[in-house]
Amino acid sequence: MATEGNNLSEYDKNKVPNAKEFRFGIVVSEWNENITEGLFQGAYEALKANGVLDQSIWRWNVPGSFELIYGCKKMVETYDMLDAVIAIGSVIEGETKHFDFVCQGVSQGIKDLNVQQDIPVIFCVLTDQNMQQAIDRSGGKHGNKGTEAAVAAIKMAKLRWDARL
Ligand SMILES: Nc1c(NC[C@H](O)[C@H](O)[C@H](O)CO)[nH]c(=O)[nH]c1=O
Ligand SMILES: CC(=O)[C@@H](O)COP(=O)(O)O
Repeated sequence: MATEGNNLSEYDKNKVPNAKEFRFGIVVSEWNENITEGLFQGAYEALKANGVLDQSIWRWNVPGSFELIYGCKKMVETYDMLDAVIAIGSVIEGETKHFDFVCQGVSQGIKDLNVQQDIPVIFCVLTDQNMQQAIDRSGGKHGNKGTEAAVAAIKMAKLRWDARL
């Protein structure tokens, strides 16, 4: 299993540019908020640890992961100075196929935003079979995917900045 044996919170700080000049949006789903709040904390702390200022981070909440698509689209349209956006959600499998449709819809929708808009949108959506898997990946034994997403956001913001000329 990809995460097994790795820790989502571990990264080489020497390979992460200082992000003091960058501005980030974070859109957080309220479904499974015990998980998404942990992901948010991981992302927020990693952004700060790499130089991002408090006043350079904007947060919006949406009801569920499916609404991350519209929430991220609208945030990019509203704040034209953002360098990257992080979409945070936790989808946990239930009894029906709804899990499959939500996961597929959100992943495709976030992918579409990366194609249609010019701001990187980072996919920080856990898609777990049960709550324990989600706990393990939002600050538990496998680390915090929010940390991983923040590092990705910084690196993509730098890539976009370097490619601007
Ligand atoms: N079951 C989960 C959902 N379901 C709700 C959808 O995301 C969406 O809000 C609804 O279908 C209305 O459009 N959302 C999650 O984020 N996580 C789940 O486990
Ligand atoms: C991902 C979902 O929407 C899922 O948690 C809903 O649960 P169920 O499939 O039992 O209705």
